[in-house]
Parts: sequence; C-alpha cells; structure tokens
Amino acid sequence: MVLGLGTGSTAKHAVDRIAELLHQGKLKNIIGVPTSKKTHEQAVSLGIPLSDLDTHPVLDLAIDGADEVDPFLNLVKGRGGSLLREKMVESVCKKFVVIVDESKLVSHLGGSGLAMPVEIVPFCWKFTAKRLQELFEDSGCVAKLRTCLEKNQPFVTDNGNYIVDLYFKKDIGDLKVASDAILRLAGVVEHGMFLDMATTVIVAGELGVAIKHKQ
Ligand SMILES: O=C[C@H](O)[C@H](O)[C@H](O)COP(=O)(O)O
Repeated sequence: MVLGLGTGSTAKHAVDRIAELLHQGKLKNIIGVPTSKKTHEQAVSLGIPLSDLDTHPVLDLAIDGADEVDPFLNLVKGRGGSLLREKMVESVCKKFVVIVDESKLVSHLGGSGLAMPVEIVPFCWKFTAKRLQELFEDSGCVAKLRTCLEKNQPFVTDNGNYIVDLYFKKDIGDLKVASDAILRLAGVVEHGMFLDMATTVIVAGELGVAIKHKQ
C-alpha cells in the first residue's frame, strides 16, 4: 500500500502509529509519501520506507489533519504551511481520510474568522496580496503576509514560497467560484481549500469518535 503521510500536530500521531504497527509486524508492505519536509524527517526517523509522486503517481490512501471541515467534507488546510505538497499528494489518493477534533467543524469554510492560506511566489508579494484582497472585497477580506513569529521575517514554505492568509468578515459564497478566482491570479501557486477531496472524516469529540463518509 502506498500511503500519503499528512502534516501537522494531528497527522503526527497517525505517522507515529503507522510506524508502531509497521515495527510490530501488524502492517506490511507500506510505502509512505510525505506531504512536507517535517513529515519526511519524522518518517525517516521512525524507519518508514518512503517514496514520492514521481515513482508512485497514484496512492491508495492518505491520512491528514485539517483546519476546517464543512458539512460536505470540504476542508481548509495549510495553517501549518504545507498545503501545496498536501494537495499534490492528496489529490491523487484513492481514499483520503481526515482526522480532526470537533473544534475543526464549521458550517462554512472561511467563516471561522481564522486564516484561509494561499501560497504565492515571493516576487512582488504585496501586489499579489492586494489582488487577493480585492478579489474578496465584498466579503470584507483582509490579506496578511504570514511571518515567522520569532524573527518577523516572511514565513517560507517547503517550496520556497510565501503564504498570504485571507481573513473574511462575511461569507465567501460559492467555494468553487472562489477557488477558481484565486487560482486564476498570476502569482498564486495554490490555496488551502480542499474541495471534494476527503472521502472520510474522523472526528474526535467529548462524547467519542464520529465517522463521516462522503455522500
Ligand atoms: O499545513 C498544515 C496542514 O494542512 C495541517 O494538516 C493542518 O493545518 C491541521 O493541523 P493540526 O492537526 O496541527 O491542527
């Protein structure tokens, strides 16, 4: 089985558990495809055999966390900065299982008041950020360059790009329309809306675990 290995504080537990099962002999013939440099390092340190999309362009399963999950299992991802590699890997998985706690459930993506990340090229980033903000003027959008807290320098992704976080005051409307509009802007590499990609979402809550399947 070729398995996409997600990124973030939740996915980290899944990667640890996969390694544990592998070493106990309860999982066999697993090859992992990491979605970030950090997960790559974690998987190497745990002895999980690894590959990449050049060698394995189709994956059987990916397991990852998310920042927001709507009732249709659309996601916001990338608040940890790994959205591009995650989207590349998770868009070619036969099954994409998302693991979250119930704090990540929202009624509309972008409605939580938290960041909707967009990965952009560093060249004239202010110009691209301004164009992104203008695109969602009607939704009261504010676009902010993500910085590293300790140095107040731009946060740089694993791909050498910057991230602009979009904050909305109002509903962004049709998600597919919003996604297409963002991707049409020159300077944008990818955004953190993962539409129609998750096949299953496993939600941990105070009362136990709920499993939601795509309809
Ligand atoms: O870039 C980060 C990824 O998209 C994460 O999967 C997402 O931010 C969720 O992370 P966490 O499990 O740490 O909340």
